[in-house]
Amino acid sequence: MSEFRSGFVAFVGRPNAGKSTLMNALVGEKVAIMSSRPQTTRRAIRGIITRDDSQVVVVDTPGLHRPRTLLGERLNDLVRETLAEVDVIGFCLPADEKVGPGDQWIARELSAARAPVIAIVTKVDKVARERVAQHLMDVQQLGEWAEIVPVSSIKDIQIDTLLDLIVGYLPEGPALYPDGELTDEPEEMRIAELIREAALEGVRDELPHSLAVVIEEMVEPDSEDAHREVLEIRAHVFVERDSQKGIIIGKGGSRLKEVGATSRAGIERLLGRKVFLDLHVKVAKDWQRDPKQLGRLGF
Ligand SMILES: Nc1nc2c(ncn2[C@@H]2O[C@H](COP(=O)(O)OP(=O)(O)OP(=O)(O)O)[C@@H](O)[C@H]2O)c(=O)[nH]1
Repeated sequence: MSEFRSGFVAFVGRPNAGKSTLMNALVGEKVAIMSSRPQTTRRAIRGIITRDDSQVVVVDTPGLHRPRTLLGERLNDLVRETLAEVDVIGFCLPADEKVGPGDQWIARELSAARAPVIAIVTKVDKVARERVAQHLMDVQQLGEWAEIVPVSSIKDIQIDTLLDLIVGYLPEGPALYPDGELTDEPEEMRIAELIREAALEGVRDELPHSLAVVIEEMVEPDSEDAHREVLEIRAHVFVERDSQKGIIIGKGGSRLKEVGATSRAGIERLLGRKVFLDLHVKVAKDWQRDPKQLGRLGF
């Protein structure tokens, strides 16, 4: 029998390449935020897949893209740091979009990577066979890849094959995390993501990137008052402009109420207990460009 293997894999690709969806297909639980809008994933999020022969720790990185704002530069630093630490890199290239300058830029970045790179052609269910074949050839021209594999995360095509390939490139070694642990993402961050996702629901066109959520405090009930068992969470939703504040809050606060109800339900599911959620919407002007604000918001 071959030795147990374990290690880290990270997925890169331009925004909207299907990284989050792929990670969820591999890990089998929703840990990253998904959206049809680019750049919603701002954190390295890990999911853990434990099999009889291996343990794969999945690190979901933000969309690697050419920096335009300070936030962009920080994201790219984060991506480079992440890539230097992993055993395998998966480069996602969506089959329904032509290989473009963005992909070429990422390919150049990856040529310096120590880890083997698996080129993953995503979303193959969206296009005809001939298009997939053409895309595979274009991807082959793009750089030196350890493997090229076409997949569909939504139709579950070749996801297991991809996992086998990833495992093949991991070093021999024992499991890195206890079995059954799906993510080591700090709870607070996952709570903030649930709120962010609820706040963006239905208004992504109006405020695609200009939203950040900070958990101000989480207050346990007094021990004397323990029968309440309700965890109080206070969170700030930051937007860039007054007009955006209005969008989040809605007429007479109606939308904010919905955002609160939706995210509270998600948080209660996550924590398995009752939660009181207090949301405040605040304007932090141009937070994407201001280093001080970025630090405060956890970037
Ligand atoms: N049909 C189809 N759609 C997919 C597939 N994978 C992802 N998508 C869709 O493509 C869009 C983007 O997918 P994400 O997983 O959010 O992409 P991402 O690379 O994580 O995006 P960023 O967070 O912006 O970097 C979503 O609307 C997904 O539903 C797939 O295999 N098939």
